[in-house]
Amino acid sequence: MDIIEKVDLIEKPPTEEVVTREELTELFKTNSSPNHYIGLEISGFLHLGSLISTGFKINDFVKAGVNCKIFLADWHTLINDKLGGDWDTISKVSKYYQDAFKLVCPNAEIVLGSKLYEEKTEYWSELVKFTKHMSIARTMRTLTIMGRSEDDNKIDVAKLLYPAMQAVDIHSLDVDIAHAGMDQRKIHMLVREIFPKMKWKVPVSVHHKLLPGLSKPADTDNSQVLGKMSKSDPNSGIFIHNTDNEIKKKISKSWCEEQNVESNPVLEIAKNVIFHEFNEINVERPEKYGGNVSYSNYNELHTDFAENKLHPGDLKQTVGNYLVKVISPIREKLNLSDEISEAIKKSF
Ligand SMILES: N[C@@H](Cc1ccc(O)cc1)C(=O)O
Repeated sequence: MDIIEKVDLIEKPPTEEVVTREELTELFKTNSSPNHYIGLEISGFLHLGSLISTGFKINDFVKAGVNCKIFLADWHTLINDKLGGDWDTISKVSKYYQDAFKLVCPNAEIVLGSKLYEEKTEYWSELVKFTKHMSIARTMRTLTIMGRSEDDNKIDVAKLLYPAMQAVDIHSLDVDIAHAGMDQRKIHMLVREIFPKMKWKVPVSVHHKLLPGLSKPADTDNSQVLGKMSKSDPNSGIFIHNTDNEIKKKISKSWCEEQNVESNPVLEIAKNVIFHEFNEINVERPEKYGGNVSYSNYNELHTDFAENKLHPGDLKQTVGNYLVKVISPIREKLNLSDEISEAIKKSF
């Protein structure tokens, strides 16, 4: 694969931005197996976004020859009060996360935060040096990376350490490509500002689209904004443990208005998940509704939907069927024990 093909592969959906494409191209010119990392908290049930869409993107990096690491941020989970802030529960659920990512991304390495901090004795001194460059005000504005806002009244001192720790993780893991969802871009922008001052290597950052929730969007200032697929709200998303019927039913009940291509979770799933895995998708429908039709790329499907040549009912049925093909082989190999399931539910 030549460098342009590698960069194109990394840029394809669900990627939303690469900061910058030029830097990524330069990186590949000097290093054919750069180090990638993506980090995540160990919190709720894994879903179509957190495991599958993220995992597929990681696999694009692997195909481009990149050395991929999945960083399970157990300490960040505790700091952010997830899973009741209980270390035993976090350790248990982290096993489930490890099994899941091994299945979807067999060629990526999984690293636990606690392991990194045990092994890298200089982490602590680097963290202190890094925080000398961070004002309290800037730290507060960066709390969105842990899903919190400045006026959250549960901010303790540990939470103020979280953003700096996330930045120092990048340095400690010798990362060339920092990968995350769009909700994490603030910390990567901060890294771009502060790392040069510390003479630390500045990574390229790659941000992917977060899959939206399946429900009707809230109307904000007349523009419809779809919510996030949430780990805690069972109806907002598709979970890996959902049965084939549950998957189809959730898609059939999703928000999907005729011709609406602006805010449409079913189209987003088609674009970011289904077309990522299939080169062609076939819609089966009776002759009287136009007969069967196949699409060999997302744009064709998008255009037909916008022009009302594809009805929401047919789109939903097709996306539901393809999602089952994607999810069921993973669900069948992944064991979500009652113990883990109960531990997660209890923490909501
Ligand atoms: N902030 C990330 C988790 C994370 C933690 C540490 C990292 O180094 C990277 C990512 C999230 O909320 O999903």
